[in-house]
Amino acid sequence: MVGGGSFGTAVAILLVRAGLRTTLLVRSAEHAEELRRRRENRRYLPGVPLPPALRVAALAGDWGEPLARADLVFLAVPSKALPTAVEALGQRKPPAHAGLVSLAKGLVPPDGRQPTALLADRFGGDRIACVGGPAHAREMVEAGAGLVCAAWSRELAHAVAGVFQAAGVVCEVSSDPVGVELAGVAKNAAAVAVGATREQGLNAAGMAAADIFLEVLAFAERRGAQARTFVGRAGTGDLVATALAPTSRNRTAGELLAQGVPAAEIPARVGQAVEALETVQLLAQAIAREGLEAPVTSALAHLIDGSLPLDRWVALVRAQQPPPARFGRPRSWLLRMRYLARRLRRRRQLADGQDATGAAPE
Ligand SMILES: NC(=O)C1=CN([C@@H]2O[C@H](COP(=O)(O)OP(=O)(O)OC[C@H]3O[C@@H](n4cnc5c(N)ncnc54)[C@H](OP(=O)(O)O)[C@@H]3O)[C@@H](O)[C@H]2O)C=CC1
Ligand SMILES: O=C(CO)COP(=O)(O)O
Repeated sequence: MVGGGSFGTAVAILLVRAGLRTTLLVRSAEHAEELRRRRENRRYLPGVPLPPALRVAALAGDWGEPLARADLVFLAVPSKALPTAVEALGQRKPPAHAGLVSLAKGLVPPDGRQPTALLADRFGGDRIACVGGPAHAREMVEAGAGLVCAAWSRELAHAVAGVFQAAGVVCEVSSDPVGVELAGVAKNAAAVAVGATREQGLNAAGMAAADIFLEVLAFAERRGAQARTFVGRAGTGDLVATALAPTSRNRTAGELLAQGVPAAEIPARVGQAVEALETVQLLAQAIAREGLEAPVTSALAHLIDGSLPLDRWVALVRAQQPPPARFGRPRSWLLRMRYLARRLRRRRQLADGQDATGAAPE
């Protein structure tokens, strides 16, 4: 497990519970030493004992030996730290059979790539997976979570999900890594929007969250994602869990923005990764490059960078009028055949003097 924050520590505990020999790699030698001595990650997951079998090492030190024997490598660092972590991993050459699993819910600077795309380019797509879904670290180790593991390889997706299931945590298997990752990105953006808007009105907060989801979904579909993923646990499930959580870093960041705290000061106040603060800018730029309209995501980026005042953000959210539905003949072959059959039946009924329900008119 690369990354000794709240989520890396929590997932490492689950891996031990699943019976895997696990090493938690934290950034500094001092942090590694402290975790070994206290058997608790006081900074990121206080009060949760580290299982005796969990080994701890420093990323700055020698981890060639545990890596050489690894079947799975999990990455639990914030997205902006992924290029450094991936570089360190690449230099140490993970075994060719090892699966690499990203746990991040953000986009990678400078161009907003998805973490799985970064990993796939470096190590090959067949060995890459990602995990999403509602999974607050503490609740996950104490009571469970709704994980979703996605990969291009069926075997890898099942293998990773099987590990979590063996640890007693449900984990859905998905073939849509692009969708799972972007649903996590959408929910973090929506959580910031909800936090920034809730004091101004809950209807507006709901409108902002829904519009961001639709804008990111349109972008995700361009990249091949499935809409179902956004409706499931990785999307709306995680959004509800995050928007309601008193501990959510992203929603808290939105609340602080609404109080006038500049984005640059928020990470220090929150004390942990706030993915959406950087990711929303990258997301808005990536959507624009794709030639898609995303007025609410783009306005959120401006709210975060301080160029859009809160009252104008709320006014913009409240004024959004979604485009009307298209009424027309169904396009798919099967639906079209059904449509024509229905019309034919109706014509015959009318010719026979019956109404559409089959009953003869009075
Ligand atoms: N916490 C949660 O409930 C969940 C989090 N996630 C996702 O997991 C990812 C990690 O978040 P989380 O664990 O919560 O974040 P935290 O802020 O709790 O921890 C971040 C960790 O990453 C380390 N880190 C930062 N930069 C680097 C780097 N360049 N190299 C190595 N390590 C680095 C930090 O080390 P240091 O202490 O030395 O700074 C710290 O251990 C995020 O994408 C988040 O969205 C997903 C689901 C749930
Ligand atoms: O992703 C999470 C729960 O699923 C955690 O959300 P926050 O990063 O907002 O705390």
